[in-house]
Amino acid sequence: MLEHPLQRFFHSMRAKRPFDWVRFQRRDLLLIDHPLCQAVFSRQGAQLLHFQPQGERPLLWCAGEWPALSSAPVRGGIPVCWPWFGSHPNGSEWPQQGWARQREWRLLDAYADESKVVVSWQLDLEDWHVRLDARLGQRLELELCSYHEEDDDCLFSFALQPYWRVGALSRVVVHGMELESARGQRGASRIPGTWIPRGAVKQVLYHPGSLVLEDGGWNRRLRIDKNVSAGSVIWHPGSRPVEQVEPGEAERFLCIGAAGYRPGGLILAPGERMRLSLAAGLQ
Ligand SMILES: O=P(O)(O)OC[C@H]1O[C@H](O)[C@H](O)[C@@H](O)[C@@H]1O
Repeated sequence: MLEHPLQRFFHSMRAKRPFDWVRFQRRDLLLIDHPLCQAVFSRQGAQLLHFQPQGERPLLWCAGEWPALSSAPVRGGIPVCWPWFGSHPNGSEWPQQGWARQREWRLLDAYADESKVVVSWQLDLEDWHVRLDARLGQRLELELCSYHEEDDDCLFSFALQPYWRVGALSRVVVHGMELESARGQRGASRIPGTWIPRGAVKQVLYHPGSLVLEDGGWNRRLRIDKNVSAGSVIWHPGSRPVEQVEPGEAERFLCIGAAGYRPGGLILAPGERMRLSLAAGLQ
């Protein structure tokens, strides 16, 4: 059995290296096959759906069956939530997590050399603009940059919310949470804080450091970095049924990402650039 549904393209790979396109389940997919990693982006949402460093198991989880409606977001990989994260502050009829996941992005650039693959995507929606720069090798690095050309300040938030593939959620421990619980306290660094996911979780934490996802099932440690001003978004549905997650599949992922977010939204001034970065690699 495949450990990721998109590995199929590399098992039968006749593809041109390092880049090739395929049409799959009504989406355009950019396949990346490089000596350091294999990866798949969807043009819809500029979503990195698969990433596998050479010699390792996949880092990302992705649903196997995608929605028939091609504008509906695929669950898995690293969704880009933009220009709002979660529910829209003013109205529930707006799509959860913003427009970016539904839209077709423009590929600006894709090139590779010995040490990396670089892919850049852009989405322009009237006066709003967002760019995603990805650098892939043994680890992955993503940066989002957004600005708008409205006349006034606007409410804004964005996030990169990865579904990390794990051997078994019941054997996961997350390290680094102590930085949050201990913020502002003396002797904070001595608190041996770890967090064991149990049940549903939905939280944004603010802390300057990295988190480490220790996966006892696959016996590996994933270090997750973000820019200092970002929050760490942590999400799992627990036993609640969720679209595109087959029974038992929720045991195979945990979402830990980066969010430029504050309750009520951030303020983005006209022309101001706001950046969000996320990097991850096995230790
Ligand atoms: O189901 P989705 O729109 O992909 O969102 C998945 C989850 O993402 C976020 O972390 C939100 O805080 C949750 O409320 C949401 O359920």
